[in-house]
Amino acid sequence: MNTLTKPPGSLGRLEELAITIAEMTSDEFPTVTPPGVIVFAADHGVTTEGVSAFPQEVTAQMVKNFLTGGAAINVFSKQISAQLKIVDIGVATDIEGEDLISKKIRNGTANFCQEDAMTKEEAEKAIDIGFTQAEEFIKKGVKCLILGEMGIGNTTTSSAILAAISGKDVQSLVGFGTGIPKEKIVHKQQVIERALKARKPDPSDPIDILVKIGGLEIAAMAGAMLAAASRRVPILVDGFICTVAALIAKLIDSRAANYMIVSHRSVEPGHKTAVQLLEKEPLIDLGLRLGEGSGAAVAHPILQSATLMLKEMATFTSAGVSDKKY
Ligand SMILES: Cc1cc2ncn([C@H]3O[C@H](COP(=O)(O)O)[C@@H](O)[C@H]3O)c2cc1C
Ligand SMILES: O=C(O)c1cccnc1
Repeated sequence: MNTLTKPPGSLGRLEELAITIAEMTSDEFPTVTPPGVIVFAADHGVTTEGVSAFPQEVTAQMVKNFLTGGAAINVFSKQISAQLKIVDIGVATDIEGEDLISKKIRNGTANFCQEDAMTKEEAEKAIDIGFTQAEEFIKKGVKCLILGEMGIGNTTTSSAILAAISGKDVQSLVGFGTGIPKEKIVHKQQVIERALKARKPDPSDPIDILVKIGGLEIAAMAGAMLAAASRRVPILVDGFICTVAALIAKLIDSRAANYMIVSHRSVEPGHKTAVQLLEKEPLIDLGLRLGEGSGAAVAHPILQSATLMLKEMATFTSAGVSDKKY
């Protein structure tokens, strides 16, 4: 790093990032291209409690939008020349599409205020499907994995999981999600508190958390992250929901966190706690609160800058530039 034609340290966090990616990949001159994006879609039984600004049908409608190329993640994936896979892991209604990977485990989770969200077999199956999807991508040559999600109600699920893991007050973690009105925030908070009281997930047991208060897409994202980590492929973590999935992956195997970079700071208030638990610092803050993997895709060129700098910049010796300081 210090032989390159720049004052040492002058490329700031890009220098750290380049070294981190070299360590992750065990490659002195790593590459993060081509990136691969997998969006897992699933529904959440807890939406019947009125916790989202949008109806459950939007999950399936957005899946169709992903398949026809009109969503934010389509645009940003194209921008960074990423391969994009859309996986139905548990959407409530049946969807068809030539490019859709149908891996539906069940038609959405159960309402975890009333019963467990899913069975242990379903949670493990979701993790396994995520793992396999990521492995297939990596075998095809993907050098940086971006995970995205679509699931109306999943900021409630993610806040519940985060409250269970962190032990923090639900109030400090709950946000507006898709944009619920201010007066509904307390209701969302109470729904989560009620669920935690009724389900009592074991904060040290990631499978128990998923079974009791989880989401199928969150389990699948965690599984995909474990696959990338096991293959030493850097994971570019998206916003709030993805970071909560990253915490589940870390609880399953703490080494997975060594392969994660948090792309951006989400507007969701709980994201700060999630990022702290992951012991990371987001690269950028653009006031994003979308999900789908969109923030990670936007941040990918920063990783590319870091790795290209390492690979392509001249050294003081090769360029005949003096490295002597006064
Ligand atoms: C049109 C639309 C596109 C989206 N893309 C991602 N999300 C995001 O919003 C949802 C979570 O927010 P909540 O918990 O408030 O429902 C998830 O589907 C997430 O991916 C979307 C939401 C909408 C409405
Ligand atoms: O940061 C996110 O992932 C997020 C925030 C709000 C709604 N959907 C996703």
